[in-house]
Amino acid sequence: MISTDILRRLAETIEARKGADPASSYVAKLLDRGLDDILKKVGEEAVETVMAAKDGDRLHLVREVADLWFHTLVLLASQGLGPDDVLAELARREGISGIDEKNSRGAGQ
Ligand SMILES: N=c1c2ncn([C@@H]3O[C@H](COP(=O)(O)OP(=O)(O)OP(=O)(O)O)[C@@H](O)[C@H]3O)c2ncn1[C@@H]1O[C@H](COP(=O)(O)O)[C@@H](O)[C@H]1O
Repeated sequence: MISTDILRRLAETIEARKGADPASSYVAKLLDRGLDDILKKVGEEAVETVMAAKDGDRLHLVREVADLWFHTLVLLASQGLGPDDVLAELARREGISGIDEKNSRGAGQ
């Protein structure tokens, strides 16, 4: 089974691209272009993910989600964050599942 190690390894590769020659690496090029271009790619990949799901093409969907995850890892790195921050948030929610929903329902009332 493939573990979350792949996310960490990929995040390390992305981190190592900071300051690298943009001509030598896609990640370095994207980081060099800046936040707006990274956000544009995340938006594009999110839309392509939705379209693949609507088409019912499961392989295409997996590939688009991989593109989306990859570009969100670049976004996180650009903000000084990484997959462990998101995994920790998901783990935190595991412990409060159901509670948040009740709280948020109550919050506006
Ligand atoms: N996982 C990926 C990955 N997924 C997608 N892409 C690239 O993301 C780009 C955008 O994909 P699109 O399908 O949107 O293609 P496009 O519309 O032609 O792209 P644009 O030029 O418009 O941005 C393509 O150039 C893909 O090659 C990736 N590029 C790199 N990685 C990983 O990042 C590592 C470091 O990559 P480099 O920085 O290039 O060494 C690699 O070893 C891989 O593990």
